[in-house]
Amino acid sequence: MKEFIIKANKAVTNGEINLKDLPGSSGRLDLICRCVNSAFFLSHDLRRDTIFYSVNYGNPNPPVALKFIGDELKRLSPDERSIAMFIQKALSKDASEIWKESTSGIYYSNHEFKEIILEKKNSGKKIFYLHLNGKPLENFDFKNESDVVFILGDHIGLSKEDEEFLEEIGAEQISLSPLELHADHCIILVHNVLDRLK
Ligand SMILES: C[S@@+](CC[C@H](N)C(=O)[O-])C[C@H]1O[C@@H](n2cnc3c(N)ncnc32)[C@H](O)[C@@H]1O
Repeated sequence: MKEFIIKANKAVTNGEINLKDLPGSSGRLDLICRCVNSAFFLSHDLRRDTIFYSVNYGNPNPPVALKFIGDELKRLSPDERSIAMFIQKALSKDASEIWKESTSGIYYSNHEFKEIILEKKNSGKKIFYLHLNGKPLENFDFKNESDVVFILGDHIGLSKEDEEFLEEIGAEQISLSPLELHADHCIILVHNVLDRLK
């Protein structure tokens, strides 16, 4: 299983989303929609072995965590607007401690970013933090890793406190390129490396 967890610092946390203004009033929800696209969509198929989380910290009710489970997704199309409409449905409901399903394969809760990561760590999963200045990807061998979790920042990136937390729990930093990339492109690059091991 491959999991991606992104902290969406400004992404909206209720259903009042202007679908014509995902980058502006929705707090860069466009970026999250593109990450969902990169996490799951193949040509005429979906990646069933992938889970994607966006933990939204924008107004008015942060945090709201969204979980997309590849094996359960139905009716989702690859375009940003369609993905945003499914996100809007999930964000229109009241998030609580318990993960609830909004539409097939899309869940919501009020779990914190760090809480979700810690839960993965405690269940024995290997955590990697994608960072421009990490160790080059070529230094890692994923052949024997069946359950991997990749942490990403959004356009703002992670705070110092988040980075210290990741260091404390032993997350290794991986650099995918000497250039700073968009988060959705990072997801594609990670998938490509893991696809080649199959
Ligand atoms: C647009 S970048 C973030 C830029 C932000 N200003 C910062 O300083 O973190 C979005 C995310 O993509 C990932 N990323 C970008 N370039 C990367 C690279 N070359 N290697 C690994 N991860 C990268 C990081 O997780 C980053 O937080």
